Amino acid sequence: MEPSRQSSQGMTRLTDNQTPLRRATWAALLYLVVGVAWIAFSDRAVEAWFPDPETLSLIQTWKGFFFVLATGAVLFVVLLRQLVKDRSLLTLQHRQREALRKRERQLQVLMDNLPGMAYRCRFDPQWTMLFVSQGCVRLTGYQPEDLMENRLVSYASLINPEDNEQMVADVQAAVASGESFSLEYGLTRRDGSRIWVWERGRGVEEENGTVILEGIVLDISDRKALESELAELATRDPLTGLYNRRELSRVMEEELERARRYQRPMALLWIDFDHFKDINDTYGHAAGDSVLRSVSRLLERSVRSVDSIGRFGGEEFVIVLPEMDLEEARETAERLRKRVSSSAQPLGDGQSVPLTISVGIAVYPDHGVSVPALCAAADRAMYLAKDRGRNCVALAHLHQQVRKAP
Ligand SMILES: Nc1nc2c(ncn2[C@@H]2O[C@H](COP(=O)(O)OP(=O)(O)OP(=O)(O)O)[C@@H](O)[C@H]2O)c(=O)[nH]1
Repeated sequence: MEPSRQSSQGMTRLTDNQTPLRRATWAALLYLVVGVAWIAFSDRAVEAWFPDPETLSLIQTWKGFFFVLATGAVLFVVLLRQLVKDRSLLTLQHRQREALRKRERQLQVLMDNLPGMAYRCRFDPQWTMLFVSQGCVRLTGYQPEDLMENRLVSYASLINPEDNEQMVADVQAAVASGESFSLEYGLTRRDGSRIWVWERGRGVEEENGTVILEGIVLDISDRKALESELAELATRDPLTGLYNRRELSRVMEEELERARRYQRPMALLWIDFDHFKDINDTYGHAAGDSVLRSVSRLLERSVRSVDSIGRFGGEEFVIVLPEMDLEEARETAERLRKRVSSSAQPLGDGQSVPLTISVGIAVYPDHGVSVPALCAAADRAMYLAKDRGRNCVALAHLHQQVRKAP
């Protein structure tokens, strides 16, 4: 298939080049034949028709004029046709060039005003840029010439190394299936600041078979910040910054699953402030908030990094202690109780008040094997501590199954 197409293309080119020469040759030959025929036959004809030498000479002269006039008219028509054709071709070319220039200008304006950077790059380890739009300056801090052909830096060196491997895999898959790709990754700008970008592109096959990537890169740092802010809002208690009830419940399920899988213990501490209402009533709600914040920080500082702490509501806090048995949990709870009772809590106006806490303890699997059962057991234990006079630690009762066991 391919060679025959090539040869037919070659023939077309050959025919195109030969046409003007052939046409000119044909025209010259025709002129020659007509001229010779005219000279040969017209002379004989007029000699036969006008035997008188004087008339013959006059006719010969007019015949010469007629020939010049006729050939001049033909030449005029042919030249006029050709010139008109050339002129309309030139006008067409001019119009096409203008349209092309206009489109280039429009494209340039579009490129320069894109919210990000348009690019054309090789699919190689450097992501070698062949073209980048002016938006490159806003996005990366580099001039387009700095990035093109890796003159100053390669685009790959700006990409967060942890993201690069996934990016290559995603682009490879998209190119193989002929689809466009979307990527999100971190980028380091020229001034060292880090931004998040979103890229959408597509692989384009060149005439020589190599794949070139074309697309656009946008700065999505604001969106990312908003997303993490929203995630923070969805998982954190706004007053204390601790996990909220929903997030801590999720953490509890996760930790309980891990405890079950590895057959390890897990403890829950249920903490409630003692006579907190008195603080609110005496010093005001804002002072109560200040105490809530200060005790939260104290509790946070007093547990391990693997432990999770959340505010379950009001002045109730829950701490998840993975891999902690009953005895260790009791020691931790005692330590927390003592810390809170031994330090005065600031009210936010320079004053401070003493505060105590009551703590209930429930341990997996002794006091329950599900999150609701453990929570209920720890909550009941906390009320037991309240009943015992507050500022103390109480253990949950052994759960039904354990109690029934011989
Ligand atoms: N300042 C402040 N107070 C809160 C907040 N949430 C709940 N409270 C208050 O916490 C108090 C809880 O009071 P109670 O349930 O009677 O308990 P208590 O006074 O601590 O008494 P015991 O728990 O029995 O020792 C109420 O006065 C609530 O208004 C909060 O976000 N900020």
